[in-house]
This record gives sequence, C-alpha cells and structure tokens, in this order.
Amino acid sequence: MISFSISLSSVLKALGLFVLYLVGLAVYRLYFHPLAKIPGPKLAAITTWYCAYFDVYLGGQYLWAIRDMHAKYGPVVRIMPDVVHVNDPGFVDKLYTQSPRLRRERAPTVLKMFSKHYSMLPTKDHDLHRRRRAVLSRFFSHQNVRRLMPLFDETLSNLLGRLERCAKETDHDGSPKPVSLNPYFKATTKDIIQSYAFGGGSMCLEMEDLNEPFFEVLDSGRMAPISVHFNSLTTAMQSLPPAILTRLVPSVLAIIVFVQDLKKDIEAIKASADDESVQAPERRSIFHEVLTSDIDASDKETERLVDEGMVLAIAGADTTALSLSALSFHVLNDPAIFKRLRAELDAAIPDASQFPDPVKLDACVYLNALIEETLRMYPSATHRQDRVAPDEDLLYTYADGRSLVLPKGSSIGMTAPLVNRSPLLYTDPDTFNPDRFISNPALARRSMTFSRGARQCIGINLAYQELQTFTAGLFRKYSPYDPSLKKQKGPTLELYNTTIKDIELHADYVTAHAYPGSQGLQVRIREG
Ligand code: HEM
Repeated sequence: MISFSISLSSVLKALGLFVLYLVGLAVYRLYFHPLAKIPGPKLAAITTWYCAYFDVYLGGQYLWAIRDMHAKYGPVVRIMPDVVHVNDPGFVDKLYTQSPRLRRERAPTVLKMFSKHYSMLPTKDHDLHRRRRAVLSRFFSHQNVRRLMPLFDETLSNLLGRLERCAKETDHDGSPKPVSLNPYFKATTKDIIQSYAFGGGSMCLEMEDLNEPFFEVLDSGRMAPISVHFNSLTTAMQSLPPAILTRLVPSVLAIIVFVQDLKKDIEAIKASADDESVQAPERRSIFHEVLTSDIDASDKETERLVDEGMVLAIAGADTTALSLSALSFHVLNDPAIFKRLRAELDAAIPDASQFPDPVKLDACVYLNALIEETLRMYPSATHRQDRVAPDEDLLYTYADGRSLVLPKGSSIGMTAPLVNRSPLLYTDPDTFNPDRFISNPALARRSMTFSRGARQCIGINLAYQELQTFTAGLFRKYSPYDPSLKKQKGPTLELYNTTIKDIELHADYVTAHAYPGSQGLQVRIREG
C-alpha cells in the first residue's frame, strides 16, 4: 500500500515536472525565442502540433490555414515555433537569391521528409549542394534537352497509340469507355525521365497497367507531412528489410524493383567505363555525368547515385503530368481556348502526321502563354519552399516602411500556390487568362512554380519541353467533342464527369492533390 502511494506520488511529480517543462517551453517560444516578434497565431508559435493537425489529421490543409493567417497578420507570419512564412513576391529575390556567395541551406522541415538520403535535393549544406548540382546541370540544359527530340517524338507516338487503344473500348451502350488521362500523362513523363536521365529501362507506356503501382507508392507523397512530424516512425519503416516492408505494404515492391534496376544500371556503367559505345551521347545517362566528373569519390558510390536517380524519377514524373492534366482541362472546357491553340498548331505543324518541331513551338505565342498560365494557376509542387540563411539576418520591409528582422538560422519559406496568385503581381489572379503573359511576357520570370535561386528546379527545361511537345501533339490531333454535330470532323476528346474541382488544388502533399475521391481529368476518346 505504502509502495503504491510512493510510486503514485513519483508519477505525479514526474507529470508535474513535465507540465512545468511544457509551460516553460511555451513561455520561451512566445516571449524569448528569436522569432518571438514575428506575428502569427500563438498556438502555431508554441507547438508544431498546430501544423500537424492541419497537415496530418486534416490532410495537407496547412496551406489554407497559412493563407488565412496572412489575411489576418500580414505578409510575414510565424507558422511553426521555428518557421516563418512570407507571402510577398517582392521578397522572393532576397530569400531565393541568385548570388552563389549568399548561402541558402535546406531547412529541417524539408530534410525531415528524407531519411538517410544523399541526393542533391535534401543536401543541407550550401556548398556541397552546389557541387552536386553543378555535375548534373549541364545534362539538363536547354541545349541538351533539344538534342534528344527523337525520344520526345517516340514517347508522343506511344502516348497517342495508347489513347487510340482506349478509343476502341466501349461501354454497353456503344459509347467509348471513359478513361482518366492522369495515369497516361504520368506514364509519359516517367518514360521521358527514365530514358533521358537513365539511358533506358522499362517503359510505362508499354506496360498494361501503365506502371500504376509505382505511382501509387509515390502518391504516398501523402507520407511527406507524416515524415515531417513523426520522422522517427518513417525512418524506422524505411530501415525495415525489403521482405518485411513488402509484406506490410505490398505496393512498395514496384519501388524496390525500380531501385534494384537502377543499382544494376549503375554497376554496369561502372564496369564498362572504357567501353566507347556506352559513352555515345544518346546512351549517356546522369550516372555517366557523375562518374566522369571530378566530384569526391564518396559521391560516386552506388547508394548515393541510386538516391539521385530516385529523386529525378519522383520529381520529374508526377509534377509535369499534373500540369498536362490542368492544361488539357482548360483546352477541352473552353472552345475559345481550343480555337486559338489549334489555329497556331495547324500553322506550326501543317501535316498532322508529322512530329512537332520544337523551334516552331517556341514561336507559338498562345501555346506558350497557355503553358505559363497553367503553371501559374496550378503549380504542381505545392509545398513550402523553406530555406535557411545561415550567415545573415534577412530584413523584411512592409509597404508602410516598417521593417522586421528575420534572424539568421531561421527557416523561412514561401509557397507557389499563394505567391502565384498574389494581387501585387497579377490582375484578377484567380482568373485563368493566358493573355496576361502575352501582354507582359516578363511575368513568367516572377513565377514560383519551379522555385528560384540556387535550388530552383533542375528539370525546368525538360518540363517546358514536355509541356510544349505533348500539348502540341495531343491538340494537333484531337478536338473537343461537339455534341451538336452528327459526325465529328476528326478525332475528339469529350470531358467526362470532370469539373474545375477535379483540377483545383485541395490538399498540399508536396505535390498538388484534388479533393479526395477525384478521378482527375476523365475523357471519352473517339478516333473519328
Ligand atoms: C511542371 C513540372 C515541375 C515542377 C512544377 C517542379 C517544381 C520544382 C520545385 C518547386 C523545386 C524546388 C523545391 C524546393 O526547393 O523546395 C524543384 C526541384 C527539383 N526538381 Fe522539379 N519540377 C518539375 C519538373 C521536374 C522535372 C521534369 C525534373 C527532372 C529532371 C525535376 C527535378 C527536380 C530536382 C532534381 C529538384 C531538386 C533541385 C535542387 O535541389 O537543386 N523537376 N522542382
């Protein structure tokens, strides 16, 4: 009895101490923390559970809570105890500076999404990141992307071939079965990055299931917020032996096979370093670039190269595919948009059986404005692009001249879905209006869709080329279905059960997600 009361009192004591610690921590964070002067909700300043509630429990919703905080507290808000968010396009150049001398590190919020991972993306250190990135940037240059147009032509042809097959599948009433185009676009962009960066491998457009299990696992990008808040849990999961992991989550097998193939490729390239046929430009992969560079030997280890490959495959597939879906929706939903686009494509590709010429597509003013407006309104990477300036305080100046010091070492971020709709940059920011980029082409340089500065998307040239080529290929061939005609004038796409809600951003899981249960962009395909 006595021992029970003693242990109860020690439990109470421990509990009391813990509560005291929490109160002390809350007081410190509210009044003595370096970010104590930054406006924002008190709960967000006290605990990361506030963010976790929106991002994990409600599912990718903190973005909207942050939007509301800005409406209440102004352009600079404290969104977590250690994190500030800025919503002002005028601050972009300061935070995402172009100057290589001003160090910008990856913030812990992003690093926590990755555990034991050595690609350039989650490289914290500014200088190591620069070295790793420099090895690959040449590979992703505009010039290099243009060299591989035959790959784009072949992939476009595979995509159109798969869509033709869909058109043959009919419902019981004889009308073509509706298909979601998202998996087709993902397969297309993954095939491009697979061939372009890795020099070959299994092609999704040749697989019956379009490699959907691979993308399903990636869609556990939903896991990203969980990793941020419960990092040890996801690290423990990833440390499990593959056999156990696949038992727990069978779809992970698709990723394991992908990683094993990458390892084999890298080992083969290492073994054939002197074989000149493997060094031919069209067979060169990112792994050749890294292995023949003068980067440290430790950076050439197979494990790290696999990580680099994984990030490219993940970052390069879903993002561009989402943009293709959003753009296609607007073209199919608005006859005026289609008419202007088609007139330009007919002139640029007079013979519909020819592949689009990229130089001619560059001159298609409306096509390129359409792409810009899609990227602005529907940025497919929706996360907070947090950075740390380790050496300098950043000064934010309000419109009325007041200023606020954002102390060095803090995590500071901006978010494309918010900045890209800033009324300070765009008139009627919520209206889809490609013409704004025709009347003011310089606007394209203000977009946050691919981020800015030293850690801007390395695949930007590849993404633009994919958007140009596949939009042109698709809409040079297909027109929107016209129900008023007895006989259509050629191949058509008819929107099916798809509204703007299937395209609009509902949740930020690093990439954009529509409302739960949305099937994305669905169409009925008719070949004539
Ligand atoms: C519309 C398509 C795309 C969008 C919207 C997009 C967006 C972004 C954004 C916003 C970042 C910066 C992330 C941050 O700093 O937090 C980024 C980085 C990156 N992207 Fe993309 N991306 C796209 C396509 C691609 C493609 C096709 C590739 C394939 C090569 C790619 C590879 C990467 C890589 C490797 C990084 C990390 C760069 C670094 O850390 O230096 N992305 N992307």
